[in-house]
Amino acid sequence: MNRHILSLYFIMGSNNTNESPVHVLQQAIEGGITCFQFREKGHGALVGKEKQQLARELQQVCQANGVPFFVNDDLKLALELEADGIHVGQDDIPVREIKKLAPASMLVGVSAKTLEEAKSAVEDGADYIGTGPMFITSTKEDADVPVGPERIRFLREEGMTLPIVGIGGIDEKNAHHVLEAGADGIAVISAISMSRHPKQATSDLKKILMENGRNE
Ligand SMILES: Cc1ncc(COP(=O)(O)OP(=O)(O)O)c(N)n1
Ligand SMILES: Cc1ncsc1CCOP(=O)(O)O
Ligand SMILES: [Mg+2]
Repeated sequence: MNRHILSLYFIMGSNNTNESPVHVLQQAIEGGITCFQFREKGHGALVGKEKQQLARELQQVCQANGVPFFVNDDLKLALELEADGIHVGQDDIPVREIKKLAPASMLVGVSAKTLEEAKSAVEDGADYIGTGPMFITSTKEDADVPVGPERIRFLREEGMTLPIVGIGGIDEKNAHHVLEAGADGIAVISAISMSRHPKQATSDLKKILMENGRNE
């Protein structure tokens, strides 16, 4: 996997925006996101056919623009849609199980905040890790206490070479700390999805990536 696809990683579900998710995703793509994760969970989240339908619509927008489409948590949905990737956490379906059931081409990301979890991710064949929360976030209902960009610096110092995406409370003001600590990319929800101008918000983040040498 080319780690540059992770540099501006946008995540969204229907309850992360007051606008049409399709419109927000289109704007984010115009602004320059490099990949997208469909994360339909939390208060008021769609389920069943409605969830699947929205996933399909968002996937089509991604496909039309050459943006990799990831599914959060839901392996069944990822397989049905032949998604480009799936992201799971420590309490979700294990990476090893996914590797048995999914096509080899499906990228697998896993949340890892300790060195042990990161090493397991490598052993299990994960393509990247998501580390966070970097900062305080109100988007994830069950978010842990922030670990800060220092955690990414620590993982790098300990020799972790797997691509790392920082997540949680990242915005245009603090994104540079995450990149300076050694992240390949930043994963954001509200900084784009709740912005009044999602395209501009994305361009602003893109500029910070460029300033920090993540310009491919
Ligand atoms: C890129 C990325 N990193 C981390 C997460 C968080 O996953 P998880 O810990 O399973 O929490 P939920 O998102 O499922 O609530 C993520 N989704 N994406
Ligand atoms: C899914 C997730 N995992 C850790 S923090 C978080 C929420 C990120 O949302 P935001 O970018 O709005 O803080
Ligand atoms: Mg999860």
